[in-house]
Amino acid sequence: MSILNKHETTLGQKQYHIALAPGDIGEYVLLPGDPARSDRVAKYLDNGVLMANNREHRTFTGTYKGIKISVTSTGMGCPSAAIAAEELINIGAKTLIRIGSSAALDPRINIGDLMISTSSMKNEGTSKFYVPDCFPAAPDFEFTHELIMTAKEMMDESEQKVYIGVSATDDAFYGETPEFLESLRKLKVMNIEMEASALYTIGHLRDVRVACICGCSGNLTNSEVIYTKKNERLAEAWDKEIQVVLETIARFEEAKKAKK
Ligand SMILES: O=P(O)(O)O[C@H]1O[C@H](CO)[C@@H](O)[C@H]1O
Ligand SMILES: O=c1cc[nH]c(=O)[nH]1
Repeated sequence: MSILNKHETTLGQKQYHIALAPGDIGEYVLLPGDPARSDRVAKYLDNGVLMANNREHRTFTGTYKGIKISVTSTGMGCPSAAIAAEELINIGAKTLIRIGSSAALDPRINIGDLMISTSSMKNEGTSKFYVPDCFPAAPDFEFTHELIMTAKEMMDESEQKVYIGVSATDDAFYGETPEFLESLRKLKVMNIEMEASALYTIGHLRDVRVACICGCSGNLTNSEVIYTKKNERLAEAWDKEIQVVLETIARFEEAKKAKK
């Protein structure tokens, strides 16, 4: 009997789910949940080329200010986000930035505002395969710091505001009862989404930077949600978060070069 070691078998190969091989992506990869948001990112890249489109994972690679950057959609929830992260790291990704949408639990936050996560509650099952329940899920400090500074500067004159705080990563969008949401609000959780904590966990274990910025899709404390029509303010937030992340990458690279 020879039990398979998945990591040893897949490292550096063409990957099973994302359908990408080494060389297909840049070291920086933006991670939206929705495959359609990959196309939105591609519009901001120079020479963005569709590299693969398999299951929920749609990938473009291009450049921004001369830096090779990719975008791969994760699909919804931690299981598929974890697969995308593991496979991207297998072929050379070094910094993964989730560009999401998320519901706010802080009453001050409005649809279209941006929320940057400083850590995330692991209300999900995927991280349990990797770390004990008491292990923290936190993004890369240095990249997140640059992300916060860049977002604040770029959004200074904007109607949309930038908020920074603890997020929660949940497994069940419709399992979030009013009682459960109230328990999170009491803990001063800023926002809820469905992928960040597993991405932070994998990033930590595989020595890869992970960060997360989300546009506010609705506020669950005052029932200001838009489920039945196009959410224009959320779409504006996606454009803003993409621009902020690309500029953060450019500044982060500059800072790295200056240190050398
Ligand atoms: O818009 P995305 O990035 O998918 O993010 C949020 O939207 C989905 C739920 O509606 C979940 O994936 C959640 O994390
Ligand atoms: O985006 C999200 C994720 C979880 N729950 C929500 O209400 N919205």
